[in-house]
Amino acid sequence: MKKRIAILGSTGSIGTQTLEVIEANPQIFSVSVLTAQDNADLLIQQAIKFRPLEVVIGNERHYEKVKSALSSIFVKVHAGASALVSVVESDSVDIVLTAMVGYAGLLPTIHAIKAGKDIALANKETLVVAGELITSLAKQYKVNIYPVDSEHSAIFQCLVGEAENPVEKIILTASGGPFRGKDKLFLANVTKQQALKHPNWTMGAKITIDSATLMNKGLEVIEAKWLFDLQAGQIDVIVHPQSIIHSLVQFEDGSIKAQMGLPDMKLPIQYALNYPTRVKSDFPRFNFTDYPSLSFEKPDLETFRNLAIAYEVLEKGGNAACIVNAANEIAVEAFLLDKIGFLEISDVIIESVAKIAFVSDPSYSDYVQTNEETRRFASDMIQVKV
Ligand SMILES: NC(=O)C1=CN([C@@H]2O[C@H](COP(=O)(O)OP(=O)(O)OC[C@H]3O[C@@H](n4cnc5c(N)ncnc54)[C@H](OP(=O)(O)O)[C@@H]3O)[C@@H](O)[C@H]2O)C=CC1
Ligand SMILES: CC(=O)[C@@H](O)[C@H](O)COP(=O)(O)O
Ligand SMILES: [Mn+2]
Repeated sequence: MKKRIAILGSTGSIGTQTLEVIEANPQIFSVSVLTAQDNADLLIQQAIKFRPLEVVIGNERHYEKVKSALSSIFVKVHAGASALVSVVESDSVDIVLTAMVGYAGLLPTIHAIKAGKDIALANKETLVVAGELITSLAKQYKVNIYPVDSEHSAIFQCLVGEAENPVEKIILTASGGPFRGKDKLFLANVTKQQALKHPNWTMGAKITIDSATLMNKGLEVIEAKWLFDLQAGQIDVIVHPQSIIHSLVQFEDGSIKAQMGLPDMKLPIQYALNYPTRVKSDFPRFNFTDYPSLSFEKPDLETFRNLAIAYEVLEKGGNAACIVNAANEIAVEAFLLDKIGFLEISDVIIESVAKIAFVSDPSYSDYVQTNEETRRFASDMIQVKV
């Protein structure tokens, strides 16, 4: 039986690479659902090529265009955020790949879990915002969450066969982003064009800026806590500029296992979709002599404050990481619109954590409220600066 996949965010970097994996393996995978937010043209092309049963265009203004373009093929067309939560519940879906960006991933993921669907999780913000809720729902509904994020896929691959062996710690690798080694004086004047030049990966704009501020690594520390049930003190970060070692696990006997390969998201995507079986691929192979030295450095937490903030809110718990996520989303959007400078991204987050009410044991509606309040607060703060 083929695995029937719903791709939430099929028009993005992860979404399009997922379709490449599916196209290369038609005997293993099929597409049931595709969703996009604004890119109606690409969604239409994808639907004509992959023939899903249902598509969702998030922005309702594009509904008529998508509907009429797909009228001659058998595909149901929906629009709006509410349709995202119903399509994931379909009987024709086995696994939901969450490849949309940001807080918008949370509610569809909750619905997918409650409908008993396994999750291939790229949308790290879901676990950052509500890791406790998501992991307890996954246990309750007996669904698996397979990591897509490259570092977490690496950890997951290192843990295979180690169920009896407690983890001493994990080591997440960070590229260091385009501004590795730079000081605050330099960072004060960097442009979005500079920040969008990731040294090793081609990704969507939001995660690329997060990589440049090290917020991405902070979000990944929180994501790892929930995926692998770890304490903050068991999660280290090491800067590894070549992005060849994707992450490492250290066991109680001191042994360290690493997962390596050229930077290519198709491998973790494919591993998550077909776990536990590896799929033969023609992805370019890593050659050791092309990389005579792999190097490692300590992250600079004073200059790149977002990573330090992530550790702080991980210790704090409750809705603190939800506040950080919302403030970061607003601040990154403002940076991309040239409304604030690079260093002000951290200022907006720090101020938001200080001002938004802390809730120690949040429910889903507390997360919704925290997200809304923080977005308002952060937007107002940015407005005053402009
Ligand atoms: N790219 C990568 O290599 C990696 C990404 N990730 C994570 O995967 C997720 C996706 O990243 P990436 O693919 O780079 O992002 P992109 O910006 O490339 O793609 C985002 C996708 O989400 C859709 N989308 C945007 N806003 C909304 C919304 N409000 N509701 C529903 N869908 C929406 C977009 O639709 P449209 O284009 O039609 O507007 C698009 O399909 C992020 O959480 C990221 O952190 C994790 C590891 C690696
Ligand atoms: C591909 C992937 O998983 C990204 O999250 C990547 O890791 C970003 O790189 P850095 O955050 O390490 O710069
Ligand atoms: Mn990653």
